[in-house]
Amino acid sequence: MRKDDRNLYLSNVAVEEALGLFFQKIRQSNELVKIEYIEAIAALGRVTALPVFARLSSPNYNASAMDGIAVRAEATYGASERNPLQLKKHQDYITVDTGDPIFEPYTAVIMIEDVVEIDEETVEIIQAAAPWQHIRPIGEDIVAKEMILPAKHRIRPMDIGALLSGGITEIAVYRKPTVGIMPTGSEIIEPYETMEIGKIIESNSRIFEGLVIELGGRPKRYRPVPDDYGSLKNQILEAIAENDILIVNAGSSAGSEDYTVKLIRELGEVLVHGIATKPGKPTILGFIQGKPVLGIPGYPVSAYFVFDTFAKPLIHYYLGQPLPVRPSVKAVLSKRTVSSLKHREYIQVKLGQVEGQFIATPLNRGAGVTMSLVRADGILVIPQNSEGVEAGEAVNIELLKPLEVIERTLVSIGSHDLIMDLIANHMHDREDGYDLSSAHVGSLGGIMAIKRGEAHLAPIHLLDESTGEYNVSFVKRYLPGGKMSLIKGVKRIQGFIVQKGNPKNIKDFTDLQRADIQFVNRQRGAGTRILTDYELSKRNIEPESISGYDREMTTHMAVAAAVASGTAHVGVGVLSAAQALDLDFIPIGEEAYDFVTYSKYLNTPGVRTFIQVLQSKALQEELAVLGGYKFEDTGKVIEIL
Ligand SMILES: Nc1nc2c(c(=O)[nH]1)N[C@H]1C(S)=C(S)[C@@H](COP(=O)(O)OP(=O)(O)OC[C@H]3O[C@@H](n4cnc5c(N)ncnc54)[C@H](O)[C@@H]3O)O[C@H]1N2
Ligand code: MOO
Repeated sequence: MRKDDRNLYLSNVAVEEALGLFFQKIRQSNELVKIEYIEAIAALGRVTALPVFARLSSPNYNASAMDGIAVRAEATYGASERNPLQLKKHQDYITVDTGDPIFEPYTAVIMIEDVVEIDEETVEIIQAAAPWQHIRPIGEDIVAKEMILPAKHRIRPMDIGALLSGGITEIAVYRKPTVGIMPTGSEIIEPYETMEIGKIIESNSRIFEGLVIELGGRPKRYRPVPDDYGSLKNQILEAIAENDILIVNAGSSAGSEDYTVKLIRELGEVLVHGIATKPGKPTILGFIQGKPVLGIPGYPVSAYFVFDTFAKPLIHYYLGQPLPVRPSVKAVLSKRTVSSLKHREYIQVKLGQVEGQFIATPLNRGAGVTMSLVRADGILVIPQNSEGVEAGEAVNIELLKPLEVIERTLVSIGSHDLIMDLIANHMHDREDGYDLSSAHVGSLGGIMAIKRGEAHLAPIHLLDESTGEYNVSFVKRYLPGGKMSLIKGVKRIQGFIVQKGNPKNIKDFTDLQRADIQFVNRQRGAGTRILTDYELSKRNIEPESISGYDREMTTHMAVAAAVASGTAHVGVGVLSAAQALDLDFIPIGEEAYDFVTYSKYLNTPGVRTFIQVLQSKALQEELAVLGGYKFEDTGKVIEIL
């Protein structure tokens, strides 16, 4: 391949500038935004293009507001308890029900409860009626010609009620823009196709479809198009004819088969290729046949943020809607987060409320990590001219979830175990559902988070090498002052995670020194790392003698994944992680996986729920199926003095 076959030179246009250029061109066209007439009864969620004025008044006649009798008000004057007044049917009154029309000469309604029936033709009252009492006058609700809804109003259920009451059956709304969604890439397969190495299950277009529907547009998804110039060109031409907006997903970057930018240029014009944002740098903004075309990068997280930044305002524009501002909260950042001066960065965060303060913990920043989109509570935007944010700094977090959900979240930061996912599920499943957010930073990292007030509890498994005892001495040392408690968790079996059948015949720590063995380690501060280092030092094994000792993973599953993928032969971890990836496991010992918390939190609903779930039979049965766990004093609380 020649170098100039690639689109090597991406620009670095600031987000505002790119939006400005894009929308300037959009606004120049009068033909993009279209109006249509639809039935009022089918207008939910649509946006009015013109103000709507009532055709009829409501009520359309003077109507009785109560069941009772209609009278001439002046004929009742003087009635009192001491001086009851008798009225004659058809002469002084008629019987009416709620909603009945009230005609001349009647000018008031008396409720049936306030009327004493003397005989079939006669009633008695003991209070005069005020003129127009209990009568809903014409137009009490809506007066004909009155405006029911202004233009650019998104129609809610009650709006439909008012439209119909005002005699409106048809209204002008903005036509839903159709958004063509074209996944591309020869490696992309549909979900039901057979998975092979090198294939990727198509998912971005389904995220886009959902987002377009949520925003009020109409998605039209195309089957994945292979990286073939001719096929892509034909599909783009077909899609541009069929849609108002076109999204071409992936192939936006500088790869040898990234044709999107060439094609948009050939068929129309490219305004911007390369935006100063991360993720999302290789974004393309262009036009074909006067219609906007977005080239959105393939990585799912990039895809989401580029959609949010450019496609969302575009759809709002077609619907005559201003861009809604996401609600936000002030929070304290729990981890130092660096960013480049070259771009604006979107960082997904978990939020938790600890003692009234929101704490934001950044999630994995990988552009391919879809699960961060699932887990995120909010977004931290680091502007282009900033080098990042220090731990402990106040930040503004745009919310992705309702505040009530975040307030009912127990924040756990510390060591990782699958048990945390199971507990989270049970906590969520309860009628008084609570969320459990767990960040995995290792046991010592968890203790530090508790110390800084960023978490409610920290799962730890720390071996005291001098006593052989777990956890208690670490809490005493790092969190002194007698304010802490340890909630006993489970005993778990640690071991070597090795490939199926243990082809390298690994039996003991001394095997890790062999030249043919590639090891994968856990990060410093992780309980498993302390255990590993303890076992190595007991045998006088130098870390330098182990190939891969410096390769650090932050979870058991990541260690297992490294072994499963063949990039390592062995790592230390728990049985469940080995089993999850169908690997073999050689036990090396048992450890105590407990939870440290401030004693004052023991009676908060979140921690109480946590302990109840921990002690539940359902959880213990699930763990028994997984294997590798023992229950001893599970859920018992030990005050650390
Ligand atoms: N030399 C350079 N390489 C890359 C650059 C760069 O500037 N110079 N940019 C990187 C960045 S940043 C991104 S983002 C990606 C964007 O790549 P493309 O838009 O060309 O997308 P692909 O390479 O085709 O795909 C990337 C990746 O995305 C996943 N993917 C793609 N389509 C789908 C889909 N429909 N559903 C789910 N997942 C999808 C898939 O994992 C692909 O592997 O380029 C970097 N490279
Ligand atoms: O800009 Mo790419 O979008 O991060 O991974």
